[in-house]
Amino acid sequence: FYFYSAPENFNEEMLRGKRVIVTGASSGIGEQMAYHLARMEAHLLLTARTEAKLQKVVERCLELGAASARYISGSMDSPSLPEQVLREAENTWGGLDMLILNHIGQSGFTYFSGDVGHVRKLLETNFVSYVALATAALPMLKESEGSIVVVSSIAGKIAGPFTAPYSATKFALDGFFSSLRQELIIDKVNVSITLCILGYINTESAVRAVSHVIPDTPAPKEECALEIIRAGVLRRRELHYPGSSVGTMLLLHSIAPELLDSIVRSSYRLENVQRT
Ligand SMILES: NC(=O)C1=CN([C@@H]2O[C@H](COP(=O)(O)OP(=O)(O)OC[C@H]3O[C@@H](n4cnc5c(N)ncnc54)[C@H](OP(=O)(O)O)[C@@H]3O)[C@@H](O)[C@H]2O)C=CC1
Ligand SMILES: C[C@H](CCC(=O)O)[C@H]1CC[C@H]2[C@@H]3C(=O)C[C@@H]4C[C@H](O)CC[C@]4(C)[C@H]3CC[C@]12C
Repeated sequence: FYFYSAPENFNEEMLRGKRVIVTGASSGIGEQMAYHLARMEAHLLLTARTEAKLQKVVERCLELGAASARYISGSMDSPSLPEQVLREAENTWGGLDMLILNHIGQSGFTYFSGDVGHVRKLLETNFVSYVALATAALPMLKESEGSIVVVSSIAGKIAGPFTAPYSATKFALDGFFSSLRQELIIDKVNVSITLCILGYINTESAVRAVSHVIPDTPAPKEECALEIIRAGVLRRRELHYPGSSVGTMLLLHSIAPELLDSIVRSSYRLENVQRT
């Protein structure tokens, strides 16, 4: 317990000069994490597919005070990209303090269409690439006693309708990284793994995908991004954000799962769900 006890208080100076990789940093929560980390004067390596967007995010990070900022563009369904990203970190920084795994491939909010190819590809992007990135990063993280932060979803703990392939990829992350965390502890390797269980957040892509079906007000991406960084730095096992809605759903799921399922179904505007 003593060996793994985390610092209690978060202080933005804890990130000054730290070497951080953020995936999926061209938009949404990943972009906001990059801006927070830049203000905190971290060194940043950002990834996503769209080079033009990454260039703009890197420029903004430098304006905000990042110790350094660079990017690598490419799709995480390519098996060579994870190694390439970690090689870049090793060559430019000679080490790594924090790996934030955040990217996701495109998936709709609709009935499962039967497209097994889509499930396979999404597993590659949302799950296998996370495993490959963490595997390539572990030697450097062991050296620095660093942190892996895995951005997941309430859909990776409780399966609601219209997210079958996406939800499967997020459940897989919990299985893999929660098992790996146990192994690191058994081996007395001081690398923390933080699994972030997020509810509905107001990123453009999420609002576009679900606002016609889910009437709830999404939580702010800026605050969400800061909470993810804080949980990683404090070496928390899990983050639940927003705490009230995610906490309530997890509690209800553990005591009355069928009741929760029926509440979820009845809260959706089912008539607006398009079949593909
Ligand atoms: N927003 C929400 O309501 C919730 C979000 N989450 C989680 O938060 C994280 C961020 O979500 P959010 O910010 O909403 O997502 P966004 O869609 O805003 O961002 C996704 C990022 O991933 C990148 N990306 C997309 N496809 C690929 C690919 N094939 N290879 C590499 N990068 C790719 C995108 O950039 P580009 O297109 O340039 O590649 C972008 O930078 C995800 O892990 C998501 O599961 C969890 C629960 C709720
Ligand atoms: C509605 C869900 C939770 C209940 C609530 O009202 O709080 C949302 C919680 C997680 C969301 C999904 C998610 O994890 C991100 C996906 C991102 C994609 O770009 C499309 C949308 C999501 C499937 C999103 C949909 C709403 C939630 C299931």
